[in-house]
Amino acid sequence: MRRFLRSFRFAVSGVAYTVRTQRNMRIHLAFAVAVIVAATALGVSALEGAVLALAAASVMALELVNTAVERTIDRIGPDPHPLAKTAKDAAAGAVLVAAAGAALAGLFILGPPLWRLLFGG
Ligand SMILES: Nc1ncnc2c1ncn2[C@@H]1O[C@H](COP(=O)(O)OP(=O)(O)OP(=O)(O)O)[C@@H](O)[C@H]1O
Repeated sequence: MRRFLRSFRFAVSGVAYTVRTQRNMRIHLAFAVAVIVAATALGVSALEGAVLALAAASVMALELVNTAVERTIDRIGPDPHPLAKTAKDAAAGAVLVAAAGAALAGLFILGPPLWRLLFGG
């Protein structure tokens, strides 16, 4: 149990570091909070809420991995290298793909009830 708590503390510190240092992570977090508020206010189903939660968590999880890749490359060496560029760009691309999927999920799930709320029908 003590080992589990220790690992949990390290993991939380990784999340805290990423929130503190990565502006994009703070943006993802703000979006996640906005989506939770909107989903609750619009009364989406449990399944829709679960899809939104998974989508938001995936984006933030990949931002954590992106930060890990960036820091690892910087630790290996600050000199410009095509492989370093490929690794960093691919990690950033993973975040982009997840964010695009999350935006689509949000649009499909929150779009119709939001439209009805704003424009009736
Ligand atoms: N060692 C390197 N060799 C070649 N290209 C690099 C290298 N480091 C970074 N780059 C290029 O510069 C871009 C920005 O890298 P950088 O490390 O500044 O990312 P960032 O998202 O600004 O991260 P952070 O500011 O959190 O460190 C990378 O996506 C990559 O295209």
